[in-house]
Amino acid sequence: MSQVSAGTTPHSTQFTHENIAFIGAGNMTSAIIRGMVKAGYPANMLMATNPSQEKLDVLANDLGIMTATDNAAALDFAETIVLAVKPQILADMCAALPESKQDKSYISIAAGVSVARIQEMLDAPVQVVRTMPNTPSAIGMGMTGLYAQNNTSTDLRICAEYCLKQVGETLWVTHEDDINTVIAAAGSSPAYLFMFAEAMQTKTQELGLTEQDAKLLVAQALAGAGKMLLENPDTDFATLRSNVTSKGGTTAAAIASFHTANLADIIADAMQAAVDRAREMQANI
Ligand SMILES: NC(=O)C1=CN([C@@H]2O[C@H](COP(=O)(O)OP(=O)(O)OC[C@H]3O[C@@H](n4cnc5c(N)ncnc54)[C@H](OP(=O)(O)O)[C@@H]3O)[C@@H](O)[C@H]2O)C=CC1
Ligand SMILES: O=C(O)[C@@H]1CCC=N1
Repeated sequence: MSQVSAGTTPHSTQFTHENIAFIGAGNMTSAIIRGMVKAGYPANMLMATNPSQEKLDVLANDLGIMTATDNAAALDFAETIVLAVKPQILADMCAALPESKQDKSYISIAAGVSVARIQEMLDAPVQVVRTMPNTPSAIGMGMTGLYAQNNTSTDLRICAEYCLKQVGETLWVTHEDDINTVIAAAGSSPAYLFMFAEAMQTKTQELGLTEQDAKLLVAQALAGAGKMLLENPDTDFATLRSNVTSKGGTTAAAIASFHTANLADIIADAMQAAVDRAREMQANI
């Protein structure tokens, strides 16, 4: 056991390394485990289970973590289990776990599955921290929302926060429904920006530049703008926009076009659709 600092956390500054097992070795598990190992988490204290061997081999070869195709091995290995399969298969996966599942603590990354529903799936009032990470976690730029019921242990809260802090920023929310807002604002939102990027790339190419040049222009502009948002926390987003917008200039013309198309309403509707879908999943899964 080694003691490490968990950085700034509302709960504690200390986290003691423990065995942690991830069930489901897909994109998000890979991102989180890579971040943890890179930050110094002992690889032999991490396990991933997955039905197909290929993804496990990549993680084992790259990182030296423990792997298994049988989810029961996760329960033998760790007291803390990360639920990282698709929401639609979570119930069947939990049902197939051995009885020791009722004695474990859980960190869920599944969208649209409530703490109460996870407890129902595991057939016991287990401790659960519900989280919502995003894919930029893969490059250490993730944003994760976390929620736990009041009776959740400090140890589990610290563990969940520690794991997710290795791949980016974390934010605790007070109400479980706020996790659905996190989905709309941060979990799903990288896809909105990739869509924006796709549209910009297409138009740049229509205007005559090559695909390679268009991708560079758009990616660097979006990355630079993102970095400015982060590096100017005391500046309103609107001010950053207005700093680009010369009176009567080119940006003003583009912004006016966005206003005419009601871009803000389009974005609000899309975010509401994500929240509505999360709530719908929560009601049906
Ligand atoms: N992608 C994203 O941006 C985000 C996703 N999430 C949540 O993360 C979770 C995982 O998503 P993501 O990583 O993208 O999905 P992936 O499809 O990449 O990963 C899911 C993994 O689960 C494996 N799996 C399937 N059945 C089982 C089983 N019975 N036991 C163990 N593993 C199984 C799959 O294996 P195989 O492919 O071999 O069948 C796959 O590797 C989801 O619940 C999602 O809601 C949360 C935030 C963001
Ligand atoms: O689309 C989804 O359901 C998941 C949750 C957030 C991002 N991807």
